[in-house]
Amino acid sequence: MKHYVIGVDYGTDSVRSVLVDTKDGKTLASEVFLYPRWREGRYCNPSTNQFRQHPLDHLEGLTQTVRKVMEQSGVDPRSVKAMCVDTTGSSPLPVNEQGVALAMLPEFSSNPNAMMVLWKDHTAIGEADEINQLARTWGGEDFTKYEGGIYSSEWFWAKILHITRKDPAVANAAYSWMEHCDYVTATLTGTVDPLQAKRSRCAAGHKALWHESWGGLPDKAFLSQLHPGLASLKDRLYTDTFTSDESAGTLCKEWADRLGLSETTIVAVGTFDAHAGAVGGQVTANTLVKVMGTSTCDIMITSYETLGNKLVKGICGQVDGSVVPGTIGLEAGQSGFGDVLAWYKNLISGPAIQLIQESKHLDSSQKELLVREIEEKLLVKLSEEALKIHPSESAVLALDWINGRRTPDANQLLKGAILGLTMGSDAAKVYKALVDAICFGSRRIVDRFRQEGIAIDSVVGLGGVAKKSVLVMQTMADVLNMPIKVATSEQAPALGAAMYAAVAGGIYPHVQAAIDAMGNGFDKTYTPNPEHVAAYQQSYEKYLSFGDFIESITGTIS
Ligand SMILES: Nc1ncnc2c1ncn2[C@@H]1O[C@H](COP(=O)(O)OP(=O)(O)O)[C@@H](O)[C@H]1O
Ligand SMILES: O=C(CO)[C@@H](O)[C@@H](O)COP(=O)(O)O
Repeated sequence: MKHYVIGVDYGTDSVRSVLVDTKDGKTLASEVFLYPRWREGRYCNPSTNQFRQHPLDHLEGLTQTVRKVMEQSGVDPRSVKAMCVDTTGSSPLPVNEQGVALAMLPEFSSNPNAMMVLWKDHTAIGEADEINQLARTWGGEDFTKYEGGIYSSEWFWAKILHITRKDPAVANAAYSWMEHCDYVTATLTGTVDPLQAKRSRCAAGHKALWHESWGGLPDKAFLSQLHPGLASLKDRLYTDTFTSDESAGTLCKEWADRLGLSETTIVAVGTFDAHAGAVGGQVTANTLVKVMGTSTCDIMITSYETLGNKLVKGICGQVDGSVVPGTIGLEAGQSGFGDVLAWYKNLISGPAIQLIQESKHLDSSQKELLVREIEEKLLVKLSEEALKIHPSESAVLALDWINGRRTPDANQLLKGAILGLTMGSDAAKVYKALVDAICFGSRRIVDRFRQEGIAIDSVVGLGGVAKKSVLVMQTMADVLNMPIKVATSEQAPALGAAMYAAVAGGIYPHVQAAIDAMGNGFDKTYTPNPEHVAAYQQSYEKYLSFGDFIESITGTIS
C-alpha cells in the first residue's frame, strides 16, 4: 500500500500544502493560498512596523489548500499517514483557556493586539532592549547566551511584553500565548488546553529563551523584573518541548472532516518554515542552507562534539534538535531580503500605478491588466538590465537594513541607506546596488559563522528568490565566492515538513532516513565568476565601512 504525507508551509504572504509520496518524495499535488485580510493590509501599520495577521487567514488557507491537494491527487484519505505544519516565527498569538485565539472572539475580532504578531513586527524594539539590559545585569544566568547573546524585537518575550503593557484587556484575557506553529498543530489535534499542547523545540529554543540547562523557560525572578504578568504567564506556557519527528496526536474529528482526511492521520509537532526548509534542502553538517524569500534564514547543523561548549555570537540561536534531531541547529538570517527588492519595486512603480488607476483614458479592465503587468514584470525587467552591469562599474552602494539587521548582532533600529547617486544613476543601477547589498549582508553572516569556528564548505539556496532570480543567485555566488546549489523542489519548506511527517507517522525511523529517501535533489548550480569575485570583494569592504558609519548614526534612533 502507498503511504502519503502532507506538508503545510505558512509563509509571510501565503500558505501552501503539498501532498508527497513517502517512497520517493515526489510531490503529487501542491496548492497555494494568499491571505486575504493580510493582502488588504488589515491590522497593520507599516509606518510603525506593526504587522499582525488574523488567524482566520491561516485556518481558511489550511482548509482550502489541503482539500485542493486531496482533490487534485485523488488519493484515498486513509493512505495519508501524517502531516506537519511549519510557520514563520517568532509569530506568537494570545489564546484563552480553551485554546481559542483571542482574535476569534467577538470582543477582540478587530483588535490588532489580539492577532498573531508576525515575525517582522518590530513594535517591541524597546522591550527587546530591556530584555538585553536585564539579561546582562540582573546577576543570574544570561538567558540570551544560546541565542547569540542578543534578544530581538522579532521574538516571543519582547512581543508579549509589548502587548501586555500596551493592551491590558488583551493581556488579561490571554490565558496563554502560542507560537503560530503550535497553535495550528493544537487546532488540528483538537488539543483544547494550551498547557497540553506539544510545543515546538525549534520555536522555544530559538525565540523563547528555552534551554534544558535552566529547566526550560527563564526564571520567574527574571521575568517578574520585566513585568509581573510575564512571571505568572510562565505557569501557563510550557516546560517540555518536542522535536518535529514526534507526533503531537491525530487529527480531531472536526478537522479531519474539514480537510477531508481520516482521524487516524498523525500530526507531527510543528516547526518553523526555515528549519523545515533546511530539511527539505537536504542539509548536512558544514552546509549553509539559505532560505531566500521575503527575509533570509541561514540554517546549519552541527554535531554536539564539534560545537562542544561554544556559544556562537550574534546569531539567532543554537538549539538541540531544531532542524535534525540528534544535532544542534544554528540559525542566522536577514530581516529583509526579497522584501528589500519588493520595497524598491513599490517605490518606483507606486505613483505610476496610482496615475494609471486614476486615468480617464483607460477602462477598468485595461487598468487592471496594466497594473498586473507592471507588478509581475518589473523585477524581471530590472534584473535583465542589472545583469548587464559589471560589478566594477557599480558606483552606487546600498545597505540592506531597511527592515533592521537580524544577524550578525541583531539591531532592528538600523536603517537602509544608498550612497554614490549621480545624475547617471538609473533604476537598474540602484536596483543592482540593492541586490549587491542583500548579498553583502549574506556574506557578513558567512564571515561571522567562520569567525566563530563554524566551517562552511557548501551552500544550498531555496525559496522564492533562489528559484526566480538569476541575478541575485549569480551575485550571491560571486560575493560568497562559493558555488550555490539550488534545491529542485518549488516548495522545499513544505517538502521538509512532509519529511518530518513521514518520521512522526512511523514511515522512517529518523529524519536523515526521510531526507535520504524523499530528497528531491538540486537542479541548478551557480558558480562564482572569477572576473567578478575581486570586484565584489572591493565593494564588500566599502559596504562594511558604510555600514559602520550608518550604524554609528542610526543604530540608536527609533
Ligand atoms: N524576479 C524576482 N527577482 C527577485 N526577487 C523576487 C522576484 N520575484 C519575487 N521576488 C521576491 O521573492 C519574495 C517572496 O519569496 P517567497 O519565498 O515566495 O515568499 P516567503 O518569504 O513569504 O516564503 C518577495 O520578497 C519578492 O520580492
Ligand atoms: O525567522 C524565521 C524563522 O526563524 C522566519 O519565519 C522568517 O524569517 C519569515 O520567513 P519568510 O521570509 O516568510 O520565508
